[in-house]
Amino acid sequence: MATLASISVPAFSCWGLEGFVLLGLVGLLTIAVSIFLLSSKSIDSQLPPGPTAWPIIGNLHQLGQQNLHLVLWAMSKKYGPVMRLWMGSHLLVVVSSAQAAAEFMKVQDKAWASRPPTIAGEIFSNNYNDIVWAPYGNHWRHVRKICSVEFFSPKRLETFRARRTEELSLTIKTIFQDGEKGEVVRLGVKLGHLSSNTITRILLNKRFFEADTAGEKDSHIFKELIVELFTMSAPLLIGDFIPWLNWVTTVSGFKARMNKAKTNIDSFLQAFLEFKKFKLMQQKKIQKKPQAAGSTNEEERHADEEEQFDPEADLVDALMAQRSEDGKGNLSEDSVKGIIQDMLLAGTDTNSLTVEWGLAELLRNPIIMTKLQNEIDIVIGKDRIVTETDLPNLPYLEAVTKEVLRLHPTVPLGIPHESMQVTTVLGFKFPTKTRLFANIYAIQRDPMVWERPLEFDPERFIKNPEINARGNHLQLIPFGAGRRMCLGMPLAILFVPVGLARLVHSFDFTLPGGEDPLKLDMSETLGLTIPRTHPLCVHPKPRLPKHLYL
Ligand code: HEM
Repeated sequence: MATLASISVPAFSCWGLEGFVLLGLVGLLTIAVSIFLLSSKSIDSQLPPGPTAWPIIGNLHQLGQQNLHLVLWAMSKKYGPVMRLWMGSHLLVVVSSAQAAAEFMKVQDKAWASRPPTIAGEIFSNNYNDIVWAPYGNHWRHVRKICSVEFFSPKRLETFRARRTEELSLTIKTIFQDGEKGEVVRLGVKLGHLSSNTITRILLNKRFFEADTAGEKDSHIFKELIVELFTMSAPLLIGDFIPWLNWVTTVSGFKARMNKAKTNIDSFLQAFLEFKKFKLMQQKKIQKKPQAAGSTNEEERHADEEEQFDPEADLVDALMAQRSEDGKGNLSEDSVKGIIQDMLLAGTDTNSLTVEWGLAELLRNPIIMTKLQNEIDIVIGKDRIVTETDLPNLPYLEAVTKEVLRLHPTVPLGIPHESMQVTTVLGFKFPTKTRLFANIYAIQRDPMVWERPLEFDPERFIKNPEINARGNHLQLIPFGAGRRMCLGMPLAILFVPVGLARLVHSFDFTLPGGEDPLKLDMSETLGLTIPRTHPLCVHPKPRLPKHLYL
């Protein structure tokens, strides 16, 4: 199966032929009006500079079929680190320097902490009942706090550590076994499965993406649902920018497909919640009326078996036990399902692609690879595996991880923010509902801040160990910064370094066909995140005693 990352999602794929034909017509019909509208838009001298906007479509035609972060980066070199664009009828500000990002995401963070409504967001978030798409407000604050405590607090992360280690060990084992057979290991696919399983083991206490669960019926269905969810929630739709062209999304059949994908995943998750509710009910019964020794009550025995089958709690259990934000009842099932979807969408490819890019960089930089392997060999030795608790003792690994996150931020434009009031930033005045993109990719490659910015050089973080990726230093914000910063960061900063460390401690890698690693293709393709154009394939050579793999 393809990894989720390999789903190709051009910036405006959903427009399709009909969208472009339509735009062409609109363009022709309105060309006369354009001069008038152009002047009316450009008179707003309080906005930052930006390319000339066309009527109706604004600058949409300039964004093309390339990766949006690259197009916007190129534009910012001409128009500056605070740039204005018109996305149809919506004003967008793009920030491309650390200094400007600090003003928007730190100093005036609260004013910019909402999300713009989108067609995909509305459909897939159960009407904004989730975290990622939810506008700033009570609901978002409430569910974000619940997840911070129940999912990402140090205590919870520790609770689920054994599951993470188990999943990673399983992946290392399958790499070892494939290697023993002399097979090429499709590492990108394996890491994608690892990341998905890590999340679903925490969310639902269930693994869906491993080879050994492929026979399970629901595993297969769930995989397909998730792939569809990724495909459908990615594209930018014309109706998101030109509201009166919303019907194009309907006529093209895309909206129907989105609704179908939503209904399917919703039914799957609902069935899961029903199962959980049944279990909870049974547990309550047992607590109320302890079973007498030797009882033959079928119902109680069944519940007992369920309890033994699934002894560990998961995030869904925790979510179902939470109160709603008004305290009047339980958290709604729509919210629980919305949160599960968020975690799957936001927390799978982001993690796995970062490890895949990291390993590719290490392969292209053998001196850095050797230095990292040496550090791990000295600190850990060769008679045990690396664990999360070793991380504080591996400073070079930390520097490598930061450098991977700098050069390969897998959410390169973050997730769009929206202003909730009129704001003045760096002397520019923005109306309410201005959209904001922080071009993380551009900021982290800014030559004004980073020496030799395109070079993979972890030493920069050995020299400046105080620079971290936790939103404190705006030149390094792979997880964003401020109130809407990535909620899953505490998990990602465990998953990425431990994943990298286990791989390079366990194996030396060569490339299929004797390909020279120095010439490894590092091109990026279009996606929800930034996948590699050519997912990484390797031949692994074990470095540790056999029993550590099995
Ligand atoms: C290397 C891995 C990851 C990267 C680079 C990353 C990056 C990001 C970025 C840039 C944002 C947008 C921040 C903003 O709007 O300013 C974000 C938001 C988010 N991320 Fe991550 N992320 C990663 C892993 C994860 C994981 C593992 C999870 C969960 C399991 C997760 C859950 C979320 C959620 C829920 C949000 C939305 C937060 C909100 O709107 O309040 N992320 N992430």
